[in-house]
Order: sequence, then structure tokens, then C-alpha cells
Amino acid sequence: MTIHIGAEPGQIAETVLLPGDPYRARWAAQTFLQGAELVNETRGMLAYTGTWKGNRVTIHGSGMGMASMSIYANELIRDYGAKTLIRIGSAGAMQAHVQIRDLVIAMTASTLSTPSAGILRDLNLAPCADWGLLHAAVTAARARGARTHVGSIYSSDVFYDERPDLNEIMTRHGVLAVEMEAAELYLVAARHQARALAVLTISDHLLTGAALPPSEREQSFGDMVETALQAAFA
Ligand SMILES: O=P(O)(O)O[C@H]1O[C@H](CO)[C@@H](O)[C@H]1O
Ligand SMILES: O=c1cc[nH]c(=O)[nH]1
Repeated sequence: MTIHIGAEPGQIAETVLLPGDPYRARWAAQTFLQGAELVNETRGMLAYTGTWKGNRVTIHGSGMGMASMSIYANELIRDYGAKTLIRIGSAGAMQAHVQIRDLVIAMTASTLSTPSAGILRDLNLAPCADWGLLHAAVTAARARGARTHVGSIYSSDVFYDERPDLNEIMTRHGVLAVEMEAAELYLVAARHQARALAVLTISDHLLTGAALPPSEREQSFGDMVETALQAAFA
């Protein structure tokens, strides 16, 4: 047990999928895992451990934002021995060719700052996905026939952004999408020799205002979850 995770030692698998939304953790565990058991509900942050094709997996909510992700990533790696952490999240598209429902697999994540900034000080360390996971996820996503983009994303500290100038600069520099956790996940994982990746589903479009209808969310998120599971055990 840690301050934020109520699981007993051994109840967390070495492979952890991390959706921001704890209810997505419950849905993904019930849909994709065999024998899923609730292993955490501290602060309502649901986590389930079960198996996928015989491999042990935990699906654990991370909450929204890098401060929350930092807490869970630190405790999962340092206290429970997690070795592979894959974020499964929604994101807003920042490029015209990236469409609603598309998958974005993040090689790297730009930020204004992260909770790790106090440790890194003046070092502008580029948060970077694990290459093996990235390669396996791209292979799996393309084999499924999912429209998939691979490149850089932006991890924002705010959802209600008031810097249209910044978005325009990022669009010009090829940033594919915005979300709120991947950069800190990559940095914490790197610091503790764990593997990390973010596989994202485009839920809305910053340039067009289009958004995924709630009724279609599960099927779209399904491609993301299965891609993450295939990558973890490739
Ligand atoms: O769908 P999730 O995984 O929560 O991810 C995105 O959605 C939340 C904002 O609505 C932020 O957490 C952002 O990163
Ligand atoms: O952080 C996020 C997530 C989804 N869509 C956005 O516009 N931002």
C-alpha cells in the first residue's frame, strides 16, 4: 500500500495501462482482461488486474494532468515494480490531416513545464517513448487497419487554453495532438529505467471543432487499448 494506491504488494502487474479516466480503466478491464479484479479505489482512482492472452496486466486510472500522472507513475514503478507503462488517452488534433478517431502514437511530448522541471532545472530533456514499445505499437495499429500517426505531441498543463499563438506555433512545427500527461510519464519512466509509451485516440479537433460522438467512444478507444496490449507483449 502507498499513500495513493491501496493495492497489496503483488497485486499490481509489471505491465500497467494508464487511462486518465478511472471509469475507462473499469471499462477496459471488463472488456479486454480475463479475471479482472479491483485492486485500487483510493480516491476513486480505479485499478484492475487481470490477464490478456495469459499475460498479467493492470489497468490503472492516472487522473488528469501531469501532477496526478507523476504521483501514480512514481508509486507504480518505485513501490510496485511496474516496468512497462502505457498511457491510453484521448487527445485533441492539431493537424488538418489528423482526424477524429485516428490513433496518435507519441514519439516525444513537448511542454511548457512538467513536475520534473524542479529536478531537471535548466536541462531541456526531451521526453521520449521507449523505442521497442513504439515500434510494436505502430506495427500492431497498422495491422489492425487503424489510421495511425506517429510523431510529437504536446502535453499541456491546462485544458482551457488561452494561448492560441502557442497552438499555432505547434501546428506549424508538426505537433500532432494535445493531451495532458505523456511528457511526465516519459520522464518518470526514464528516471527509473521503466518503459513508457502513449497511445492516444483523437476525440476532438482544435482546428475544425469536430468531436467524437459519445456513442462512438468505446469502439474508437477499443483500437487504442488493443494496440497498447499488443505492444506491451510483442
Ligand atoms: O482521456 P484522458 O486519458 O483523460 O486524456 C485527456 O483527457 C483529459 C482532459 O479532458 C486529460 O487527462 C487529457 O490528457
Ligand atoms: O487534453 C486534451 C484532451 C483531449 N482534447 C483536447 O483538446 N485536449
